[in-house]
Amino acid sequence: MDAVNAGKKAAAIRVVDELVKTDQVLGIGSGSTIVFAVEHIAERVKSEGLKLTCVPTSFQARQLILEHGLTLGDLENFPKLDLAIDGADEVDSELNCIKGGGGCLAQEKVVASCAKKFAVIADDRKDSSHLGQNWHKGIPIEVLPFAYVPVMQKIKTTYGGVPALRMAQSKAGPVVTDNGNFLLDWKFDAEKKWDWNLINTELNLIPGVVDTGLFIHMAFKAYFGTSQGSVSTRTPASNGFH
Ligand SMILES: O=C[C@H](O)[C@H](O)[C@H](O)COP(=O)(O)O
Repeated sequence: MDAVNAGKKAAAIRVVDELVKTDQVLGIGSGSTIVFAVEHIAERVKSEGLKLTCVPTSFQARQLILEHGLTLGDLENFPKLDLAIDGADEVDSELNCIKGGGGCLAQEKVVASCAKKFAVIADDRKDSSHLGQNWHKGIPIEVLPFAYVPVMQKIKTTYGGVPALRMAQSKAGPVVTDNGNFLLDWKFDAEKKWDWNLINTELNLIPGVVDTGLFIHMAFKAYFGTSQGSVSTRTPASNGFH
């Protein structure tokens, strides 16, 4: 296993051991880090007989839950979750996150908002003092397909930077999300001090925006794994490592 995956795995194992308990309804995030968490959840279900219901945040998460023989739930039957676990592309000192690098964000945010606790897991490359320090691909923004040009223009006029339509790698044309929408990646000036709570609210008010990859004041704890397998955790209140 390479160094980055070792960090992801260490963070995933730690969060599952620390926070997952029997009889919980769990939100399962998307991306590469969550794969290690689902593997470990499945191991604990087998070895300890934990009774869990797992609510997915994407097509990928749904497949993961099914492949590992876990119990699949949805928000219609389980609108309140005990815990949601998800990866992130970047986490700042207050645990504000950029998400959506893998094309999933809107369902992730809804599921996280329904959980009593939202925990973030990542390798330690994602740990930043401010957003944009280590993540240079911009803020993902999900938009209705027919509105992508006016939304890009409004973002550029209001905030500057470069918004771009995300193009697919193994398909001609744009990335299409699990919700049938397009994604913009807004590269912003990372030197500037941004009020991300305000920016997130304003972006969400642009007609045609479905949601943004800014997860502001949502996470209660972040777990960062290193290539050596150690894990540091951080809460917004503590603002320091344990
Ligand atoms: O779109 C994808 C999700 O927001 C992921 O949780 C995020 O991109 C982090 O992914 P990974 O665990 O692969 O770094």
